[in-house]
Amino acid sequence: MLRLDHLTVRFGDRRAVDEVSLDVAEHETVCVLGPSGSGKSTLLRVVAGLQAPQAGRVLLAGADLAGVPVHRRGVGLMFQDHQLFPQRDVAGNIAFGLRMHGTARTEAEARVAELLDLVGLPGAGRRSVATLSGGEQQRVALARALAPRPKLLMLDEPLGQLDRSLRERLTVELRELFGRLGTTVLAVTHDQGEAFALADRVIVMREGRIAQSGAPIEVWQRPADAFVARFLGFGNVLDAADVTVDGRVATTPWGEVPLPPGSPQGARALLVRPAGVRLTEPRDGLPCRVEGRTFRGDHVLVHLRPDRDAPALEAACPLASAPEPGARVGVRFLAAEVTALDS
Ligand SMILES: Nc1ncnc2c1ncn2[C@@H]1O[C@H](COP(=O)(O)OP(=O)(O)OP(=O)(O)O)[C@@H](O)[C@H]1O
Repeated sequence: MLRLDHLTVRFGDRRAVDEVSLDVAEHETVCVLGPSGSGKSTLLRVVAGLQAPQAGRVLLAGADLAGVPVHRRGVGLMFQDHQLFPQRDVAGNIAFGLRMHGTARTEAEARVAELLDLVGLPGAGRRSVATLSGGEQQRVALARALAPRPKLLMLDEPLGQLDRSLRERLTVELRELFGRLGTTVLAVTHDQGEAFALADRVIVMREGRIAQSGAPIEVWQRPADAFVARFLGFGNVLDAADVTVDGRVATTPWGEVPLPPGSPQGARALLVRPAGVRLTEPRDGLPCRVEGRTFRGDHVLVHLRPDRDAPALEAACPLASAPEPGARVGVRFLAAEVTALDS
């Protein structure tokens, strides 16, 4: 449905988007993730027609969009900076795009009613948008974006300003809705939870390039490199320069770390999930001191400082048995929770 072909956007000397190629299939939901400044919004703005690329092409359903203005692209936008019109009521906001496309009034009214049902606000057409809650406003913005039946729906931090529990609920609703409508979606978010819950595929960007593209579970289980692993929030990550894998053992600053069979060999970045850091007696394994603890609901993340000159470690411990700060422990690693990264 959407094809980006070697897209480049420069601001002065800086490449905000650097030769990005990406295909989004019909009915697919793709979420673009990445740190601040990695080029996510710029990528979306190019597809929307709000920003012209210096090089490369955007194709939607096979048609090159070069020179096609925003409102003729067949894309629906739900952007943070595309707020609702406060002087129009809910129905007026949703019908806005339909009017621009010359839809007749009665047809537009029927479509507005249909969309209000769809986003869970039946009968709210005459309400002033100023009287809506944040979550209700997001639903109206979504209905407005969907109204002209866009080929592609684009979301930029769609739920960014909402509180956590509402965001989680709306994420589930959106996924269900997109599945039901068969919408093709390209979304940008800095919230990993949102991306992983919403997407069929996630794209992690770094400095204008795609660092990894894959199904959420794939990216989660097998980050492409140390950058992606750290971006996902993993703490126990070593760069390839500090690791040598030989057979089922990695030689690391933490000592020898066991690996699952079939691991890639040689100099490899290494990820040890917190569940793979087992605490034992101080004389057993790598000696460490407990520096602190973070409560994570069903477990405690224990922060460890090795006695030897090696990076800090994080261990996931049951609530009942997490050691106190200052305690001395030994660390052993579980091969099943250790991953040698491919690149
Ligand atoms: N209009 C502009 N003029 C100059 N530089 C820009 C402009 N828009 C973006 N940039 C720069 O391009 C780079 C990518 O910006 P972009 O907004 O796409 O990143 P982002 O990943 O969406 O970040 P965030 O998560 O903070 O929104 C940044 O270095 C930014 O400063």
